[in-house]
Parts: sequence; C-alpha cells; structure tokens
Amino acid sequence: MTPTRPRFGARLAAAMSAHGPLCVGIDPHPALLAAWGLPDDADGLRRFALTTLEAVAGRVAAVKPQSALFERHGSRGVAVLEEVVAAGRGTGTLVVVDAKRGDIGSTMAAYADAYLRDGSPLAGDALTVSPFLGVGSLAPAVEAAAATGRGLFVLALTSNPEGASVQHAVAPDGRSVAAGVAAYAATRNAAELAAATADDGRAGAPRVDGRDGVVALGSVGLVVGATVGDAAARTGVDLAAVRGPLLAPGVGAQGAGPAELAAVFAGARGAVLASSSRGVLAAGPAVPALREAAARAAGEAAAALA
Ligand SMILES: O=C(O)c1cc(=O)[nH]c(=O)n1[C@@H]1O[C@H](COP(=O)(O)O)[C@@H](O)[C@H]1O
Repeated sequence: MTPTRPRFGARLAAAMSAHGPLCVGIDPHPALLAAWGLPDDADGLRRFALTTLEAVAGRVAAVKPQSALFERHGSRGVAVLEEVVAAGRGTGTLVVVDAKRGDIGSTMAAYADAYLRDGSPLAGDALTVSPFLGVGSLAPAVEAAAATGRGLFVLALTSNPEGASVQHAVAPDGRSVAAGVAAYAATRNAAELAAATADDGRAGAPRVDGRDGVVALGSVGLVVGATVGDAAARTGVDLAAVRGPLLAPGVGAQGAGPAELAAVFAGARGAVLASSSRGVLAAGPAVPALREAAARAAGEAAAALA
C-alpha cells in the first residue's frame, strides 16, 4: 500500500539532519504550570504547550506531548492535546504523541484508529506504544503506521529503574524481553527499508541509501532510556541492528547527560533522538529562555552522538 505521506523514518532522519537529534517533551506538570504562573486547568495547559511550541517549533527535530498530563483535565485537557497536535503538525515539526498505548490486538486496532489514522484529531507523526501484552499485539498499530507514513516508538529498555524487572527477564525463547522487542522492530524496519530501496529510483521517493547524507531509518523505533547504562549489552539488544530511531528519554531531569548518551548508544548514535522535557521546560515561561535551553540541549546531544 502507498503511504499517504513519506515514511516516518525518512522524515525523522531528515529532521534530525536539519535540526539536530533533540525531541522536546511537552509535559505540563502541575509544578511547572505553577512555576510559569499558569493555572492548573485547561487554559493553563494550552498556554504552556503553545508557548513551548512557539519557542521550539522549526528549531528541533520533534516535540513529544505527554498525553497523561493533558488527560488529568479530562475531556477539556484532551481537547487541548488535540489542539497542540494540530498546531505542532502545522509547524512542520514532527509530533510524537506519548500515550504508551498497548492492549489486545482488537483493542489495539481502536488505538491505532485514534492515534495513527489520517483525519483523527489525536494523530501526530508517531506514537509511543507498550509491547508488554506481547509484541505481536502491536500489529494493528504497525500496519496503520505503515499505511499512513507514521511511526511508532516501542518501549524496550525504559529509563525508570523498575523497567528492568520486566524488560531484562528471559522469555521462553531464551531471549530477554527487550531483545525480542528489538528483533521485532528490526524485522519490520528491514522490510520497510528494502521496499523503500526498491522505490529509490522513483521521483520524489525519499532515499534510503545515505547518498543524501541522511541516515537510513525505518519507522518502527524503540524507546531506550539514556539512563540504562550497559543494559542493551546485558540483555542482548543489538541497537545498531534495529535500523530504526531510538528515542532516548532520561536526558536532563532524570540525570542522563552527554556522557551517558554517548556510552549507552555507542554503535548506533546516528539513530538516536534524545528527549528532554523538564530539563528544557524549567527554563520557561520566557520564549527566548526556552529557545536557548532547547538549543543548548540539542547542541549537547549532537556533540555526544557525533
Ligand atoms: O516514552 C517515553 O517518552 C518515556 C519512556 C521512558 O522510558 N522514560 C520516560 O521518561 N519517558 C517519558 O519521557 C518524559 C521524560 O520527562 P523528563 O524526565 O522531564 O525529561 C516523560 O514524559 C516520560 O513519560
């Protein structure tokens, strides 16, 4: 099937090449709203998120609104999330909706409709998903993303210390859970890139061969926290073999910095999209200060991942 827009992997690789490997999280925590002098209500969320967009859109590769912090305010908060997704898409900056959805396949199809279907008000450019009901349960989302040129970021090695108890566990096939997730993404990305390579000669098709100086990425990314140390090696996750984007939260407020980024992703640095929320947002509410914080974080990530 021909996607309705260029592949997410190609669009993200081009955005990282143009703006550096940073995603700014839009996480309107109550404490940040207070620090910005905003009310903890839908209007506060709107002003917080639109100010952040004004500061960083067109200057970073992606933004990542955190759905939970909008859901706190019920339907009014979700309406603001829809407004933020639309505004983000309007700027051309890629929008990763961080909702970490995961369910049995038939319900996953409904989540795919909500977050990955053309015309859905909650559909950005990519969605975070949870594979812990079995990675195969994500198939409806994988298909919907492929059909519409959208992407997924599948949780693999999360930034929180509790994640290891599940993700490092060894599955019946002898692999760690995280390695199984990574292998699934690698298989999907290999197929996507092979098909895209076959299209390379056609007018307008994004290149995948690196000849335009952009790293070739598939559209099924992983989430690998910048805080996980040598967990990839210990769990048998081959980050380079994934050939998809690696979203790396944990930068800034959770303690990871350039040294951790460089160490965790050695061998796959060109695929990494470092993600920082509070580390950038704490500089607000002034737009120039937010812009400077994002530029600093992007510069540090670029240097660490060069
Ligand atoms: O999927 C995510 O983005 C994510 C995965 C993960 O392993 N750890 C993690 O922190 N996140 C999200 O990334 C953001 C981190 O925020 P800061 O710690 O403020 O930079 C939050 O929205 C988290 O929900």
